[in-house]
Amino acid sequence: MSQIAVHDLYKSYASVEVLRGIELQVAAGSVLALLGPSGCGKTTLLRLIAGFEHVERGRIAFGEQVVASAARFVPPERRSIGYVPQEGTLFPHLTVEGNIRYGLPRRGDHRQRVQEVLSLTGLQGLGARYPHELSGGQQQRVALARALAPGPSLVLLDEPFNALDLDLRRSICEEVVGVLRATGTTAILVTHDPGEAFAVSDQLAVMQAGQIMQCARPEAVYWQPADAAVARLTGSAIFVQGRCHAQTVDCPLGRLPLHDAAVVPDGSATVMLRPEQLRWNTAGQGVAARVVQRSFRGDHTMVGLSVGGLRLGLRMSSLHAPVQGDHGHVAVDGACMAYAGVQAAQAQCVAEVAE
Ligand SMILES: Nc1ncnc2c1ncn2[C@@H]1O[C@H](COP(=O)(O)OP(=O)(O)OP(=O)(O)O)[C@@H](O)[C@H]1O
Repeated sequence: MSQIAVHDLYKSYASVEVLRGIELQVAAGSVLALLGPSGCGKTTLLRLIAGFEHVERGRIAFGEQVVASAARFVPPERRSIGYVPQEGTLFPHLTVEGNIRYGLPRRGDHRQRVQEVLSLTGLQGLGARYPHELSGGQQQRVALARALAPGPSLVLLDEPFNALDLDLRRSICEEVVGVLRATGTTAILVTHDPGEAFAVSDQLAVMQAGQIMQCARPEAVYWQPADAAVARLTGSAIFVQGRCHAQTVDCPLGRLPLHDAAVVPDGSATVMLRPEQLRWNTAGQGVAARVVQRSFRGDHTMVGLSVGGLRLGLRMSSLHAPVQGDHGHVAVDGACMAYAGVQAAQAQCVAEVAE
């Protein structure tokens, strides 16, 4: 049974619809990542689940219990939720222990519980420090420890690692999710970093303009995005025009097989490939190509190819990248996605590879 079930959820601010018919299921003990561009409604959805905002239409249930609907509202303190907000929310005048104790009931001796969550979050020995005496990553771990201290059944993390640089952010995020998994806590992580979302989630929900565009396993979202917008939001993508026939597509890169998930009628279609599916070779595999541009970037080289009337940019190992003027072939590995017709957003971009 899903621990969290969100059904047909709507929310407006000053008559502007911010959430529009959200459907979401989160299994008990699993981690769901909520990925989407700024302003698409991610925080609003978390705040409704936490009970910081009222639902306008639809409902949110925890197990069998409806906690929010137009007619019902269970206050946040009775939802057993830990909330880890964006950075900068520790009390600066309280020590680490003081911050953690803040999330626990006033009465009782919580020393043992505080030590438990300190050790769970790798903060042993730092309990007497003040927030300004900690690194950014340690501060975020304190925020997690504070959220975990009361033993919540659900933890909501709202882009808690934003202030950290990319490498640290990803490693702290993996550590934090490791702690959540070790305690069997269900979690929803808001992020706008696809890499972070892929690395830590069981299910990935992609949001845009107040709607969930797709919710599935990370690999499924990456390789079989529901539409071109989801493909772009989840990584680099190449779009070319083609014609579909019997689960194959003819396009400037050859006749390619389609994923089973590509439910598209025969006829004109927009084809989506991930750049790593393209393989430059001099063994004659695939379609003929010529190197028209080369840009050395240190750990990789961007190679501009002219292939079948298209210009494609490929990221290649600097050790093996061909040089300008070289002739070779481009083969496509694996199946691709296709979407019916020429999608407006793709009309003027015949092919592109974002870095
Ligand atoms: N209290 C509010 N009053 C009015 N408008 C709001 C309020 N809270 C959010 N909004 C608007 O709702 C939309 C969604 O905001 P939200 O914070 O949920 O987006 P988000 O996806 O979390 O963005 P970000 O990634 O930038 O944090 C935005 O257009 C925002 O301006």
